[in-house]
Amino acid sequence: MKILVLGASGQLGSCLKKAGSIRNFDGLIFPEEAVSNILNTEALELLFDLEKPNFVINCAAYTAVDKAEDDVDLCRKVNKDGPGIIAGLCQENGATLIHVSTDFVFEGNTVDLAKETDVANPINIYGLTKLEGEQVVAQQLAAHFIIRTSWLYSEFGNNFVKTMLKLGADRDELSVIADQIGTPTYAVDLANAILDIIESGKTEYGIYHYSNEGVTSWYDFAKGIFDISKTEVNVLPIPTSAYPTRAVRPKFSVMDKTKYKTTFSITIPYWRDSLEKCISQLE
Ligand SMILES: NC(=O)C1=CN([C@@H]2O[C@H](COP(=O)(O)OP(=O)(O)OC[C@H]3O[C@@H](n4cnc5c(N)ncnc54)[C@H](OP(=O)(O)O)[C@@H]3O)[C@@H](O)[C@H]2O)C=CC1
Ligand SMILES: Cc1cn([C@H]2C[C@H](O)[C@@H](COP(=O)(O)OP(=O)(O)O[C@H]3O[C@@H](C)C(=O)[C@@H](O)[C@H]3O)O2)c(=O)[nH]c1=O
Repeated sequence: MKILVLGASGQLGSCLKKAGSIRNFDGLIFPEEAVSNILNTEALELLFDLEKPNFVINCAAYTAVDKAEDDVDLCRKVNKDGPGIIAGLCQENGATLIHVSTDFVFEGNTVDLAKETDVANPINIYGLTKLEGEQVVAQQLAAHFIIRTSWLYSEFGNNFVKTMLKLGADRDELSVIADQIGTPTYAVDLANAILDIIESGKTEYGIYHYSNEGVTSWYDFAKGIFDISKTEVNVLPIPTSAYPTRAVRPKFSVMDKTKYKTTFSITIPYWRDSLEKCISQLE
């Protein structure tokens, strides 16, 4: 079994390396960036010819949500055109694609848990281009798993947990949005969930939602981070209107994970338990 990981140097790619090595998972391939630009068709063709993967995990993405609003062309290339190229090569080479997407495909204006079958209606460029990427993958390749996840963090790369710990080390007080609700996901848990899909051998292709268990706000998440790391910071809950950002974010983007849990018979860790694990890795 050969599993080619694209976007290997990012947060999720790093977590796949970690999870794969802890589990002694056979066949994972993490190519150098120079030979795995997902916008370079010839380079990817060479990589597919060389490695002949059975599975491809696409972790490559344009993830700077605010910057995307002013960098639409590049964001769309990476989040839509790149996945299209990868899906086409998987189709030609008989590989299954595991493509990662986001809760930000949802508008988030209701408090119902979002199901895989719900209509997506993104409200920012990042979410829109990620949805376009999902659609291109589904159109070109039957053998695909699209995993929508949310609020990823880990000991690797840039994320909300590391930002809070950095800010908390310098400041006595921080204001954090309390009226955007979602679920954090430890990227190591997601990496394991992806490996579990591969290991299961199941072929019920399509979209799956995966985050940690539970529901929280960015404010409560920040409180949890400081509580667990025993950092003394006064966290003030603020409304979205008090923290203007270039991109609009969904108010409520909690996803229903029933399909993942029943298809793969796997239990998912509660967000705070996983946060403790991550913070223990950072200390
Ligand atoms: N981070 C989050 O909170 C969430 C992420 N997701 C999704 O999860 C997936 C993984 O995200 P995460 O690991 O956090 O993101 P990162 O931004 O940490 O990693 C993305 C990686 O993609 C690479 N990349 C960008 N453009 C290209 C390209 N043309 N060719 C090859 N690689 C490229 C980046 O390289 P470089 O840094 O050099 O540009 C980076 O290493 C993405 O699909 C994202 O949309 C979903 C929900 C939440
Ligand atoms: C730093 C900071 C952020 N915030 C708010 C802004 C925002 O609403 C929220 C999170 O901010 P961030 O910029 O870290 O996170 P953001 O980039 O919005 O996170 C999103 O990234 C993409 C890639 C996804 O796919 C989403 O699931 C989600 O994880 O916290 C505060 O309220 N106070 C602060 O001091």
